[in-house]
Amino acid sequence: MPVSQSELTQHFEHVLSLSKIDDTQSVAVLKSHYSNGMVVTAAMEAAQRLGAKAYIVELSSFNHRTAVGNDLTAYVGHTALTNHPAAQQALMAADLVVDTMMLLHSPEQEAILKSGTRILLAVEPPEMLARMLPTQEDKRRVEAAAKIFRGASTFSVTSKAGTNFTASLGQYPVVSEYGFADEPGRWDHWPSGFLFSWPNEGTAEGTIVVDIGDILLPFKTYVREKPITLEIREGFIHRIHGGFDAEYLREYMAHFKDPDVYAFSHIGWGLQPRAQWTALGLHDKNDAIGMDARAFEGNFLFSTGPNTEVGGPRNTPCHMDIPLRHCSVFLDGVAMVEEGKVVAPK
Ligand SMILES: O=c1ccc(O)c[nH]1
Ligand SMILES: [Fe+2]
Repeated sequence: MPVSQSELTQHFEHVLSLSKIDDTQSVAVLKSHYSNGMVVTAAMEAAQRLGAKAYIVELSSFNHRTAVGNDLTAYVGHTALTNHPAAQQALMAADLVVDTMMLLHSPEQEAILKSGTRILLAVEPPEMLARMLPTQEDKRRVEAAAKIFRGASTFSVTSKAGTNFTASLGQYPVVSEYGFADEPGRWDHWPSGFLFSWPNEGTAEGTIVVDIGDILLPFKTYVREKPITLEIREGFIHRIHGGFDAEYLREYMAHFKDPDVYAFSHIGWGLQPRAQWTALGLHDKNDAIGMDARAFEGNFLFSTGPNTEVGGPRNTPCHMDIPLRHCSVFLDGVAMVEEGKVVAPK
């Protein structure tokens, strides 16, 4: 269902005011030729309506020959901002950057955040932005869960399909995503509504079964034929087996010829009630990066590859986000999610 420019601008005004934009602030809209023009216009108009000093930083696009497909999360870390100090300065000068081109998982994003500049990623289409408009209640729920997560030392996941996974926590921070960037140096993503951390190096262990109906991003496919079984030891995936989907995943990851692609990236769970597991099946592959799948309430989301987002050593470009249904997620043995239903915190 198409969203009009004026409705989208109103939504941006809501999200930028949640992000504490007012007449004391400057807003840089980062774009490239593939950015959604309606989103860029809405961000600029809304920032000015709130009295902020708004400007656009346009970068040429960046394509690496190893990248396969168009999804913005498939090949991460190296962007048009890499080795571009002048543009980075222009962005660090702003109080808030609205990123419509995807800097996520890049060292440059970390440098901009460290300067105190806030970043709000917004690359989904207008109807997804509208459907998952963030609220202060989203922030309360996600932060309440993050508080428990920050105090936990073990993360474990089980499922009837056969998942039995554990990891130690504490080496890396917990990242919450609630859809607006309201604190100095904060990165957030609209739409979102989930939280995650990274396993301590070398501690991810066990088996993960990607069952029928679970989702593979950036492929934007639902596993349909046979479950995929991942065998994990000392923080890395050592075996991927099952049917066609397993073969496809093996082939795709092998293409990068980089052992770090088998490492674990972020692990966490979804808390967005307005995100739908079904949404991905109703969009073409290039419509969106698929935030419904990452954020739907009660998912267990794990990912592979980079940990640059938290200053880790792995800058591998291959990033898989794999949200599972019907899992139970425990922190220090206390259930946060039971078979796909969020049970804590209240
Ligand atoms: O919001 C996001 C999107 C992609 C990702 O890998 C993490 N968080
Ligand atoms: Fe991810």
